Amino acid sequence: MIQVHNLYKSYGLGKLSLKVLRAIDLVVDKGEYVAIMGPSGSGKSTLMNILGCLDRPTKGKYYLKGLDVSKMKEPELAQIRNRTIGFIFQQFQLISFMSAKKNVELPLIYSDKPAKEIHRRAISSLERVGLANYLNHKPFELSGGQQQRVAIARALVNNPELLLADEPTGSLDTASGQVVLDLFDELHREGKTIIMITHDFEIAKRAERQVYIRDGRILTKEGFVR
Ligand SMILES: Nc1ncnc2c1ncn2[C@@H]1O[C@H](COP(=O)(O)OP(=O)(O)OP(=O)(O)O)[C@@H](O)[C@H]1O
Repeated sequence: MIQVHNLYKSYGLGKLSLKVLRAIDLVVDKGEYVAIMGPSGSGKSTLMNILGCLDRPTKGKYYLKGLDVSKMKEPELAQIRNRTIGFIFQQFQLISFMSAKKNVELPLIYSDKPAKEIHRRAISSLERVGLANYLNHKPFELSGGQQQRVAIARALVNNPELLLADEPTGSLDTASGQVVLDLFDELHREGKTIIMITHDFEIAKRAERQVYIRDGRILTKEGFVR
């Protein structure tokens, strides 16, 4: 599903350049559930943004489903983000004045699907996360855990193969976090590829594999890759 080879990301800060990711090699197979761990500032979100085609590497290769992402132009990247990837963020990123159903419909509004089909998919996605009775609730009428489940329903509405979650339980109490993690387990069993950022070891253990990043490099049992 994902092949990253010798990837670098730097940010220009005046005359200086800050190397945030260095010599990253990462392969994630279809259907894998991977946790990306590391201290604050180690480059986890930067890597996630690149994997999610929201940002580009400075150097190196990134193949998503065998396609060379670095060669793609913005419209193509937007299509991949919309169809292949579902995003889940720590702060849910829901539109506050829209109902749960309208929020979940958002990824479909530029599709050529008829309105009826869009409604049907949004409802089915909200049912999938256990929120069939909350279709018309606005985010402020929902608990944090329910809001995150709306965000997961939105991420699932296009049936993406890959789910990218950045600290998905970071804003939740333990019980609501467990509901979200149970949902990830189910989605993993259903064959979704999941990559989740967390700095919590207990949460990372829920994934099949843990990848550690420190100072922009992947840490292996043998030490840094290079
Ligand atoms: N747009 C940017 N311009 C300059 N520096 C940036 C930019 N984005 C991130 N950085 C820097 O890159 C480094 C890695 O940031 P990143 O957000 O990827 O870390 P992280 O591991 O996700 O941290 P956290 O766990 O705190 O979210 C940090 O030093 C950060 O200040």
